[in-house]
Amino acid sequence: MFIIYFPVFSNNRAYMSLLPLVPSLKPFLEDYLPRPGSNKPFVTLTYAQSLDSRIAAKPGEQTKISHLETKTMTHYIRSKHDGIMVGIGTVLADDPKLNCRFEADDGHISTPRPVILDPTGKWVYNKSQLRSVCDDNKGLAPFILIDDTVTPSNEDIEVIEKQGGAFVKLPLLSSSNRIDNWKVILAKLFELGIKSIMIEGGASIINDLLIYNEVVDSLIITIGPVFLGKDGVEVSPSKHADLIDIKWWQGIQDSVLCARLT
Ligand SMILES: NC(=O)C1=CN([C@@H]2O[C@H](COP(=O)(O)OP(=O)(O)OC[C@H]3O[C@@H](n4cnc5c(N)ncnc54)[C@H](O)[C@@H]3O)[C@@H](O)[C@H]2O)C=CC1
Ligand SMILES: Nc1nc(O)c(N)c(N[C@@H]2O[C@H](COP(=O)(O)O)[C@@H](O)[C@H]2O)n1
Repeated sequence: MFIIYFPVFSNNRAYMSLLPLVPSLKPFLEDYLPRPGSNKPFVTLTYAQSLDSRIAAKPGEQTKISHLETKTMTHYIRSKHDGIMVGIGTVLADDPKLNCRFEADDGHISTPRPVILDPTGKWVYNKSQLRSVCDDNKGLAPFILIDDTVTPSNEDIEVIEKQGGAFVKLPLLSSSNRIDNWKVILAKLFELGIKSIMIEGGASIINDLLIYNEVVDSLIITIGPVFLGKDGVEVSPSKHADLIDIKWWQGIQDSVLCARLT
């Protein structure tokens, strides 16, 4: 069978349509998706890794690990969250779109708010793909979390505020331990109306959160059948982490693990 993908061009940027969601994924994921009723955002930690626990082939390099059917799953998961977070290392490596391209049965697309953790203010938003995505009305403008001491450029402040995003100042560089920042970050996001957040990475954030079970409510890992080798960006927490409520799904190429941290 041949499947043809129709790119939709807007301002010379392509938005590829996704494969349909494999029906068995909805019931498989159901218990691991956000539930209302807490006083902190529901946190889903989700990423794609190789068999040797790498999430990119080299530092600073974007690497496709997910098959197209698990890519659709990722967009389905995005549609179930108010926010989607990545660290500045990921933004600089991937220049991501961080929108949702999954259409619900009624044609509605529910797009999460991108949240970028950039304590030292390294990102030049104006030149990013995300800025173009927002200009094209294909996604929401980001909340960029910066340290209290950082002053963004006037150009970036102007564009972001016009698009409906914001720079959010927090005491991120004064704590002695990065893990301590998570409570501050999540409390602020909750106050900003983000009741559920999907954290996609990168490695430094994943490695911290895998041993921080108070923060993470669900873990959804796509495993692609590839070895990315020793030069790859490794996911491996600094200490032993046990999982409970474990479920596996197997697709054409990838396997998906859903679990919770103990
Ligand atoms: N395969 C996948 O699913 C994914 C792969 N990636 C890959 O991961 C790589 C990037 O990973 P990393 O370099 O580790 O960068 P990262 O995206 O984890 O960002 C790290 C930076 O975020 C900030 N940060 C992290 N935790 C913080 C905290 N608690 N408080 C304050 N600031 C904090 C710091 O500035 C830190 O240097 C890229 O190659 C990217 O392609 C990223 C996301 C998903
Ligand atoms: N699910 C998944 N599979 C892969 O193979 C990946 N490389 C990633 N990376 C994450 O997706 C972001 C790119 O998203 P856009 O398509 O540009 O919206 C990237 O920044 C990583 O967080 N994810």
